[in-house]
Amino acid sequence: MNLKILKLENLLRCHAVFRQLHSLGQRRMLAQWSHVFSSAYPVWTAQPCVWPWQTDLVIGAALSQYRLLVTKKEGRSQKPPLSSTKSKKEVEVWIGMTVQELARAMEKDVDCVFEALMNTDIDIDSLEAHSHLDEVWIKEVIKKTRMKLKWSKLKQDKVRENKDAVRRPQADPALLIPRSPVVTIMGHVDHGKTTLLDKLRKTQVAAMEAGGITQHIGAFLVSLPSGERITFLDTPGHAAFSAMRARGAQVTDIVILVVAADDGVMKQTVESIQHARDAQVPIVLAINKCDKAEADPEKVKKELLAYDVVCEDYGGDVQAVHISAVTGDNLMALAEATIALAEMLELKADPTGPVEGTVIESFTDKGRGPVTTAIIQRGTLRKGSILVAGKSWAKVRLMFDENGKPIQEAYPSMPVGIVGWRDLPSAGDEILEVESEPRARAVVDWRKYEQEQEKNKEDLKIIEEKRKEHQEAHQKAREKYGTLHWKERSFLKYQEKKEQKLLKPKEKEERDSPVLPIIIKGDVDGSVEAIVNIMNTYDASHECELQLVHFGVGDVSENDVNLAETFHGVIYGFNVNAGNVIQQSAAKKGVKIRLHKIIYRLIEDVQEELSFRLPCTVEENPIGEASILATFTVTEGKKKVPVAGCRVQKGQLEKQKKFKLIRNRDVIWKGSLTSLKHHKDDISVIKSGMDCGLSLSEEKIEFKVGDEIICYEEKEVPGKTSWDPGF
Ligand SMILES: Nc1nc2c(ncn2[C@@H]2O[C@H](COP(=O)(O)OP(=O)(O)OP(=O)(O)O)[C@@H](O)[C@H]2O)c(=O)[nH]1
Repeated sequence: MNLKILKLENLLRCHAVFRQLHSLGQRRMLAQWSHVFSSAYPVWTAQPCVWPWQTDLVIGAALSQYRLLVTKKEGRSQKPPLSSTKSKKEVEVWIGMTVQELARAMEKDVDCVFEALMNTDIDIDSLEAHSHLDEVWIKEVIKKTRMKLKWSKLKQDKVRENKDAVRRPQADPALLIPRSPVVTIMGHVDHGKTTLLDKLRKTQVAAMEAGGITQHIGAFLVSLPSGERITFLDTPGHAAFSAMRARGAQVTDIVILVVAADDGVMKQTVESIQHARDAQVPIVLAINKCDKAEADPEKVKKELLAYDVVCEDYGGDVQAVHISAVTGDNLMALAEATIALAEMLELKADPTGPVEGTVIESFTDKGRGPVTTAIIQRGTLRKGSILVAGKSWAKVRLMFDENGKPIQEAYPSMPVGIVGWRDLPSAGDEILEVESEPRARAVVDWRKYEQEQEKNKEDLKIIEEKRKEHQEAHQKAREKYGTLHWKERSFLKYQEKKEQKLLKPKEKEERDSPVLPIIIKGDVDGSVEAIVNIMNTYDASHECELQLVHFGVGDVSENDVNLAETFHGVIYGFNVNAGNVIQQSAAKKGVKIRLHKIIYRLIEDVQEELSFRLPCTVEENPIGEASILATFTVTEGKKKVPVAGCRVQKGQLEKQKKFKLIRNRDVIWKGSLTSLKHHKDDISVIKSGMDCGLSLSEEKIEFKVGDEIICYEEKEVPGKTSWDPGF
């Protein structure tokens, strides 16, 4: 693509320069040209202007001829050294810059770049002012011109302040008070986890209020007659346990491993042991289904030895309790064993200060909106607290326990239902209390921003890879000159250039070729750079010229809209906004603003706009085919009209449609019919398998037996750009 961006004040000078260049075709003028474009980047002021395309053609042609002359001259050694600069000038460069951009950055003319690349491995003849240079060649040019290289990103990305909320440092031991254990029940499928949980929960409900309706909130508390309490996570199975851990949420203090006494150790028993071990969570063994006649608890204990789960009877420290989840036998003993282990673990928490916790479950309630169940791990949760979790925040409107009863406070280890979330956080998300709503919003904004940045990085990586692939393919396509001697290559290139030149500027202008002027705005320079780089792969100027009128960082401005209006262009924004006033102004001026959050969608949009600007192509849609079986002439007044006797082989012939005559696979005529008859009757349609006589609007055509007549209609097909940005 030709980037043709100039300052307005340079316009007149440039025109004058090119007029002279055109007429004189002298190299001296190229130096003036380069002087005009002397800034490292396309500098943009309020009134930029796009060069008419002809200038490139003229420069290209002049350069090509000049380079041809230079390469043909053997006496190049008499030339002065490439650069006479003694103090090393610093040149800001970037990967993929063009010859022209490099020359501008060096404040030299493009020939200086070409000369520096003479006698290197680069195919100098295929290089143009707008050709992109690989890193190695940029370095080569800078080295040969004895300048100093400085890599640049367009500009440095703005560093956004980290507004995240994090857990507090460890609490002062003086503040810690004992807390109840949080327990997960794990084990093999069908060994009785759900039955055990149900029984434990029911025991609790029965103990609290007969007939109370338990609410599934992912966790519940069981109080023992001794006053001790246990929090059970109500999500049996290690999937939930692993999912929590994968999110870094270590909520469980103890695992109750359920093994059916009649079945013994099975695959998921072993997996459960492994999960508990990975999380460094101690186990209490619940040997279930002991009410069954075939129950063999001792066998279970022995089998577990193989997995380093050594019960107390075997000299280890794992407590084993023989239970029946169905009858409820020994469940209290299981609870007591759990409490005993918890005491050994000395579980403590700090109930003061801002709350910290973990989301156990979250769901949307029709009346109450997003609801989460959480286990509080630090601090005391109260109504009105402001919480953040994942990319959501809440002002706690209501708290309730597993029986659906509203509660006023939730302490460490307590499961609690929380209402008041703006969005639905996910299970495993860390809950943190913050001081105010604005702070919560800032945290959530930051997290969303961070996630977007991550996504953009990923996108950019993919795009960069694709761009590389595309460039390699492009390079390969150009290797057609690879095997030729450089002189032959020069000659071929010269021939090609000559052919291009045959199309004079005026003729080209008259062709009224479509143009798409664009303005690109992005949130950070990195993304603008990536988009501009992709635009630089544009290689379909023969269909529609793509003009980058302006690019920059920031929201779409009135200036952008004015530019777009002046150039009849489209504004593309990446991760930026266009305020209401701007949108209205754009609508008034008929300017399209296209905002995107994914780079490849933006590029697809540019492709669509390019396609939209291409003229429609006309496709032929065949309706019927007939073969000519006989030819004769009929006399109409004084005229003799040739008539073809045909048989319709496929579809049908419709008199009002278009026709073509095929002989030996060549189309020898296209037009319409003057008559279509079946026997002596004029008809408008004749179907497959039937015979007819027809005459053409062109009477000079002579039919031959064996010719084919095709009846077709023309269909307009929207144009499609051939530009493939590589992804
Ligand atoms: N006899 C007897 N049957 C039990 C006992 N515990 C559970 N069962 C039965 O075993 C079967 C499986 O019990 P669940 O509680 O669904 O087992 P689970 O481990 O939760 O199974 P999954 O949810 O599929 O992993 C059911 O038919 C229960 O009634 C028990 O102590 N004694």
